[in-house]
Amino acid sequence: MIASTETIAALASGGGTAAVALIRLSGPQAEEVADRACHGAAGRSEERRATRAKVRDTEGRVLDDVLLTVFRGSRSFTGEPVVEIACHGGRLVTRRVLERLLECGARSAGPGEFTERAFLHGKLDLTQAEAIMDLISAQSDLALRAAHEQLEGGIGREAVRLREDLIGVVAHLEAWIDFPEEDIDPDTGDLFLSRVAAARGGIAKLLATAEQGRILREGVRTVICGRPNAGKSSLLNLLLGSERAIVSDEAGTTRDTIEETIILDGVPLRLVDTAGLREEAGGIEREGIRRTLHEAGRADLLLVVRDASLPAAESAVELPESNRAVTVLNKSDLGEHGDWVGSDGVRLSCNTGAGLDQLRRAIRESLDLGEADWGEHAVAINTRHRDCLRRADESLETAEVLLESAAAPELAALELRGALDALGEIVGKVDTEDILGAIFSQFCIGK
Ligand SMILES: Nc1nc2c(c(=O)[nH]1)N(C=O)[C@@H](CNc1ccc(C(=O)N[C@@H](CCC(=O)O)C(=O)O)cc1)CN2
Ligand SMILES: Nc1nc2c(ncn2[C@@H]2O[C@H](COP(=O)(O)OP(=O)(O)OP(=O)(O)O)[C@@H](O)[C@H]2O)c(=O)[nH]1
Repeated sequence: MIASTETIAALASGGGTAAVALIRLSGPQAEEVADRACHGAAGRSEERRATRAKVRDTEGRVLDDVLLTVFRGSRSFTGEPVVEIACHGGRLVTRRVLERLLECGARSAGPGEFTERAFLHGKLDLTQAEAIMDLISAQSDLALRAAHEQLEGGIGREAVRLREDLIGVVAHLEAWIDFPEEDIDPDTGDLFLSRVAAARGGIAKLLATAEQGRILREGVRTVICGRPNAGKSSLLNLLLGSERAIVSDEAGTTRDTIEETIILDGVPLRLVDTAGLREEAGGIEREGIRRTLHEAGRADLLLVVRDASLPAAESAVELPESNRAVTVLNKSDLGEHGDWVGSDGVRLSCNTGAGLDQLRRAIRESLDLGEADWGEHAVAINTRHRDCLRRADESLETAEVLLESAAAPELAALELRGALDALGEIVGKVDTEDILGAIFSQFCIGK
């Protein structure tokens, strides 16, 4: 456990104008700082109970009428003294109150610093800290559920369990190395191997959720393509109109294409709008096509729109192979051209909306994300967990080879230790200075 020396302050609620805003102070002097700003109101207030107070400037003039909540000792979100100030939510008022707290001895918190302190004080493991971030940026109910499962410790517990099993194996193996007169009998050798194999099985299970995790966090990258006039924009609008996402802008990610997110049966689809590309007619159309193909090549899902009122040859599209694609036979309200009779594809009319349910089902089926796949436990790892697990698995694979040959048990033990470190990194059990920086810098200030 690491005790922090500085007291940090930041706005915990959103930056816009609101009825109430929450400012948090955390650190050893949280109560002192609040007392200076509120003429002793924090010290007088009962623990964890909202208390009315006035924040005053240096001359004693009232800056705001607030509610204070004091968390003493380590019984707080960060695991250190915390004072929360619920002030009026105007931009200027919150700024003045925060400035006053800085004058009274706090310093501005960096991104994710409150959560980082919660981690450093043992209130959360790293996967739980990451889950808070996922929770805040979740765009679908499924993503929210996965974040909650992770916050409750799902992934962390599994990583710790795997690690503890392996600690047992390493301890046993190293004891044997230290006392070589006691031979590893074949049974013990087999036991080592079976326990390593079991750990690899557990790792494989977690690794299998990486794709789901990516989709939950980033959405299914979906590209709508087709000949000019086939109805691509109409399809985009139809999907957006019926399923507009709650959050369509994500802070901190730069994109070169316009993207909109829709939630389809709980799964976020990031629709990559190639509208900009279509503008480039004439001479530079080739460039537009090249870029569309590039987008299509990176897609998780292609929605290929064809005008089914025309002969098939007039709506042919050249596309990269091996993509998950759903063909949309659009303009079904105009009647289907004979070429399409009996062919696969979802009959849709963007004008009337007929066929939208079938399209939704077809998309879901093509993604292979049926209800069962998400399971009871929506646990899904992120890319950092995936990298740690892959490293752990590589070490275990090498350890297996070494154990099988029984030639160099020391080397096998070394590999097992490598796997322990990689698993420990997931929850933050091993030295993680640079990992912390990478994780918490992605947080917003005040979290
Ligand atoms: N006002 C307020 N609301 C909030 C937060 C907050 O920090 N402040 N949270 C911040 O993200 C979330 C809630 N998370 C929290 C987690 C732990 C503790 C806490 O006081 N833990 C103590 C006591 C445990 C208990 O009483 O159950 C502890 O762990 O010792 C508080 C909030 C969402 N809502
Ligand atoms: N009858 C009918 N017309 C449609 C349907 N969907 C789109 N259209 C019409 O087809 C024309 C082209 O639609 P868009 O959505 O702009 O097609 P697009 O593929 O985005 O076209 P480009 O921007 O040229 O690439 C418009 O006049 C639409 O109103 C449909 O289901 N039925």
